Parts: sequence; C-alpha cells; structure tokens
Amino acid sequence: MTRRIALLTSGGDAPGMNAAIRAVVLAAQHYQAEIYGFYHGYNGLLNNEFTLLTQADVQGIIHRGGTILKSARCQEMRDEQGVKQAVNVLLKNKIDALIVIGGDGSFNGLIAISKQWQGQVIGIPGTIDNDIDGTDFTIGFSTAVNTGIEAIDKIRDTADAFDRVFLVELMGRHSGHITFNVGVSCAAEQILSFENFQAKDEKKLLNKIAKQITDAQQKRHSSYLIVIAENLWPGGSQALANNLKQLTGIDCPLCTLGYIQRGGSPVAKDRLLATKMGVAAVQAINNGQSNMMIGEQNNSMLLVALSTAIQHQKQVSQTLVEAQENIFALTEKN
Ligand SMILES: Nc1ncnc2c1ncn2[C@@H]1O[C@H](COP(=O)(O)OP(=O)(O)O)[C@@H](O)[C@H]1O
Ligand SMILES: O=P(O)(O)OC[C@H]1O[C@](O)(COP(=O)(O)O)[C@@H](O)[C@@H]1O
Repeated sequence: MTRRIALLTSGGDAPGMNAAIRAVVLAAQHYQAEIYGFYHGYNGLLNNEFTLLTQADVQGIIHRGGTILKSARCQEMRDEQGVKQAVNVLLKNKIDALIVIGGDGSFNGLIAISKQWQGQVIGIPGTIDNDIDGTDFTIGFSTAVNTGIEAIDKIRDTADAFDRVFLVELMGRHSGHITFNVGVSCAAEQILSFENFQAKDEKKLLNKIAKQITDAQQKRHSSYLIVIAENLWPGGSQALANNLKQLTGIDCPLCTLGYIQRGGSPVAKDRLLATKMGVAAVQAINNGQSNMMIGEQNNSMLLVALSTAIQHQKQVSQTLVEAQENIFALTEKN
C-alpha cells in the first residue's frame, strides 16, 4: 500500500523551506509515497487543513523564500488536548509518517506527538537562527547572514561618508549566530551578543563603547558600527542608542534589520542543504527510522535523535568569538 507522509513547516519561516518541501515531494514520488502537505504549521494539523502535494506543486519554488505550506506558531500544541487533536487528524487520514520542517520548538511538538502516536516522526532543521544542536547549519541561516551582510555593507557606505555611528539590530532573540557571523563579516567595530555580554557588565561596557566612539570620531575620523542581537540589551537596543548619545553627545541611530532577514531567495548553500535534507528525511522514513532529526556535520548527512537535538542550544563557535576578541585587541592598540 502507498505510504502516506504528512509534511508541515512550523515556527519562523526560513529561506530554503520551499527547497526542502520540493525535495521531500520528489523523493517521496521516487519511493511511491504520497505527501499530505498541512498548512499553517501545527494549526493545519489541528484543523485537518491539507493538500496532496504533487510534482507540479513544487515546480518553480526552489528559489522562493517563505513556504508554500505557510508557517505559524500554534499555542494549542503546547497543551495535551492540542497534541491529542493532532494525533486524531493523523489517524483519521491514515498517515504513516510526519515530517516537520522547523526549529527546536517545532521539534518539541513532534516529540509530544510521537508519545501518543505510533507513526514515524522526522524533523528537518529550518530556522534562520542556526541554534539547533547536531547539525552544522540549519536551513535559512546562510541566507539570513548574507542578507544581514548586504544591508550592513550599505549602512557602512553612508556611515563612512559622514563618519557616523550606527547601531544595527539583528534577529535571534535567544541566539547570537546571526549577529556574530554578520558582525565579523562586516568588520563591525563592536559585536554585542549573548556570547560576550553579561547584564552585570552593562555600565562598564557602555562607558567603554562611548570612549571608543569618541576616539573613532575625534581622533580617527571614521565610522563606527555596532551590531547587536535583538532582546540582548536591558531595556532594548533603543535604550542603548539613547545612552550612548547621552554619554558622547554623538548621534547613534538604531537601524533594526528585523524581518528582512527572514525573507528573500535562498542562497546556494541553503538550497543545497534543504535539498539534501529533504531527500534524507524521506529515505529515513523508508528505512523505518523515527524520532530523528536530519543533520549535516562535516559535509555528511546523519540522523540525530530529536531528544538530543533539542537538549542544548547550539553555541556560536568559540573560534569565531576569540577571533573577534583578538582583532579588537589589535585595533584598540593602534
Ligand atoms: N513544548 C512544546 N510542546 C508542543 N509543541 C510545541 C512546544 N514548543 C513549541 N511547540 C510548537 O512548535 C511551534 C513552533 O515553535 P517555536 O518555538 O515558536 O518556533 P521554532 O520551531 O522555529 O523554534 C509552536 O508554535 C508550537 O506549536
Ligand atoms: O516571528 P516572530 O514571532 O516575531 O519571532 C521572531 C523570532 O523568529 C526568528 O526570526 C526565527 O526564530 P525561530 O526559527 O526559532 O522561530 C527569530 O530570529 C526571531 O527572534
């Protein structure tokens, strides 16, 4: 009998989710399985809102941001009742396996379902935040970083022209991967992220940055860019901008990049990663696997237990944090 695989995208959308959907649908066709695409994250599962996805549905989507299945956050899934409802819909449609493309929250939902349902569950890591353990990269991260770099390079041009100071806020309310990678790539004078900031040092750091800004403006006549992770500074990034202006007398406009980092056409790295992961997810189901996340480490695809993937948030590479610290130490001396 033809296997039925349910598929949904959940949590923050990420460029490359469409590429992953395409790969799942095409691989399923190869293994003679049907793909039931549920809309709006877990909401679609709770409301039995789905479509049968065919090759025609996934033509011309590999280069598109967002997700043709739509995404959402679904509060009901956090309750036992919501999970039961999702399981009932899976049973009613005689679904054999469920693939969820999303972040760690979405994987918690998958685990909750698997505790009440006999079908196979597989996760594909799709989030711009890159904060999932067990895979070197998540789908969407590389595009978000490139988008951030492009935007900040432009801000740098105007900052240089006027020798101005800018504070740029990047996405990732619990995770500094985007901020750190973009900050280092744009040679930001200051990177403020979860890896190198402690609320208790707020005052000391504020005075240090204010001094650096004054030096940059008065001694070197140069621009000064600070990148900061959203949700990091006590009182918000605007409070930091205001405090710096008060201390230095120099304008420090805040530029929040926000949701532009979530959209746009996926870069090659995300299209390739998504394609490999989509195919691997269907293969894993074909091989009888369950409760696994598809990951990629050192260029090899692998399966990681979902419980392991959500256990710890993946940390920003210490090498990158140290490289930035060393570069700062050098520039501060000169
Ligand atoms: N502990 C949980 N139990 C069941 N479902 C959850 C849990 N945490 C999150 N979810 C489901 O996953 C969705 C996406 O999670 P969220 O943390 O917002 O995004 P992401 O998957 O990108 O981390 C939530 O809206 C909810 O439907
Ligand atoms: O879309 P919302 O609910 O405003 O959430 C914003 C958050 O979603 C993200 O864009 C992506 O996070 P997730 O992939 O974990 O959902 C974060 O970078 C950001 O902090």
